[in-house]
Amino acid sequence: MLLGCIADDLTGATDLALMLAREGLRTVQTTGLPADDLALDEVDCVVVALKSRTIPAAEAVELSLAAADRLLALGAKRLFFKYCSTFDSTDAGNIGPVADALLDKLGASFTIACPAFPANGRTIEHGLLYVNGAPLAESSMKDHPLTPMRDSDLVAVLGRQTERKVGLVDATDVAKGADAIRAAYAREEAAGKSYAIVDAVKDEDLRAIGAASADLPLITGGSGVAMGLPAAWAKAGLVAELSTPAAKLDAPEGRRVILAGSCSTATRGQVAAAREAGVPDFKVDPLAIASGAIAAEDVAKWVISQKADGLAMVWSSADPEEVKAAQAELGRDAAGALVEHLLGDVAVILADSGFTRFVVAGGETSGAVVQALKVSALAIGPEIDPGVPWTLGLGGRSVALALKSGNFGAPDFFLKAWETLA
Ligand SMILES: Nc1ncnc2c1ncn2[C@@H]1O[C@H](COP(=O)(O)OP(=O)(O)OP(=O)(O)O)[C@@H](O)[C@H]1O
Ligand SMILES: O=C(O)[C@@H](O)C(=O)CO
Repeated sequence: MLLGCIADDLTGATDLALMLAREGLRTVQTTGLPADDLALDEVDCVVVALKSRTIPAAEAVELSLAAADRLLALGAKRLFFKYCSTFDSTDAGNIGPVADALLDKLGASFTIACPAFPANGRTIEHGLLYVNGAPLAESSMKDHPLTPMRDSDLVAVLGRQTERKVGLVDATDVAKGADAIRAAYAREEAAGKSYAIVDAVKDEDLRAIGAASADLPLITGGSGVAMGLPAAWAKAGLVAELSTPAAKLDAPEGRRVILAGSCSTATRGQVAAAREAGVPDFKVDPLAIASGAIAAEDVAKWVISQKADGLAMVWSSADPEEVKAAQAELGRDAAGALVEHLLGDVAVILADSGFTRFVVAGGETSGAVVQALKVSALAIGPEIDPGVPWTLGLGGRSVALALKSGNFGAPDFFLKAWETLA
C-alpha cells in the first residue's frame, strides 16, 4: 500500500476515494479504522473515513493519529488529510490541529493546504476560496448548520487554527508548472512557513500541484489536489500500473430510497426537483422528533408502504431560518443529532425490510447512516456526478450506497443516480 488517507467525514472520504480510483489507484474506503483482516494485497490506497469534522479538536486529533498509526503500520508511505473543499471548520479546529499533529507524527516540517475542486466550483485565487464564483464568506456556506464559514481568506482561517506559520503559493507560481511550484514550496519553507495555501482554478493547476507534491510525506486538502498524484507516483515507479474503474456498479437486488439530511442549497434544490418529479416524500423535522410526534418506525413504515418498484424520499433539509429556529429550541448539536439518529434508524429498518440501494445526502448524515448499517468498508464504483460515486458495502450488509456531499450533485441527482446501477 502506498497511500493512507484520513478524511474528516464520510462523503469527503468517498469523494477522495473516487478521485484516486478514477485516476488509477486501487482504492478501498473504510469507515473508522481498517479491520485487521482487510485484504490489502491488491490495494494501492486506503481511505479512512472519520466523523471528526465537527467534534472537539482534541478528539479529532486523537482519532486522526490513531488512523495515521494504523495506516503507517499497514505500510503507507504517504499520508493525505482530506477535509472539505469549503474548508469547513471552526476557529477552534479541526484542520490546523489535525494537520499539526500529522506533521509531527511524520517528522515533517512542511505541507500544503489546497481545498480547490474546480469541477465543483471551488477555486482558490490569492489564497481566497471561492464557491461557484462567490467568495466563501458570501456563499451559502455562511449559513451552514454546524460550521458557518464567514472568512474567505484561507491563510487567515488556517492561521487561527495553528501556532505555525501559514504561507501562500499563488497563481504566479502555479501557472509555471510543477518545477516552479516545488521551488515555491522550498521558498515558503525557508521563510519559516509550515503550511502553504496553494492557488488553483482549473484541473491543469491541480495536476501540476499533484506532480509537485508527490514527494511530500503529508498532503492536506480536498479531493481535487489528489488528481495529479497517481500519475506522478506511477512516473516515479511508486505504483506498478494505473487501473481503470468500472462504468457501472453491480448492485444487490432490492428496493431503493433517498435519505436527505443535508440543508445545503444543492441538496434543497435536489429535494425540490425530486418532489416536482412526483417522488413520494416524507419530511421530518427535529422539533417533531424531539416532541415524540414522529419516530423512526413511523417513517420507515411510510417508506415501506410506497410502491415497491418506485422511489421514495425522506428528507429534513430546511432553509437557514428553519434550521435556526430548531437550533434555538434544541441546541445546534442536539438538533443535528436527532435528525442523524432518526435517519440512521430508518435506514436499519429499511435494510431489514429488503431495501438494498440508498442515496444519502450530507456528510454527517451519511456517517450516521453507514454507522447504523454497520458497513465497515466500501468498494468505490462509478461516478454519478463529480465527487459522488456509487459504492458497495464490504463486510456486513450487502448494500449499494451513494453518499452525496451536501453541496455536490446536479439538480436531478436524486432522479438520475439510479441509472449508474447495472
Ligand atoms: N431541519 C433541520 N434542522 C436542524 N438541523 C438539521 C436539519 N436537518 C438536518 N440537520 C442537521 O444538519 C447537519 C447537516 O450536515 P450534513 O453533513 O449531513 O450535511 P452537509 O453539511 O450539507 O453536507 P457535507 O458535510 O457533505 O457538506 C446534520 O447534523 C443534520 O442532522
Ligand atoms: O470536499 C468536499 O466538498 C466534500 O468531499 C466534503 O468533504 C463534503 O463533506
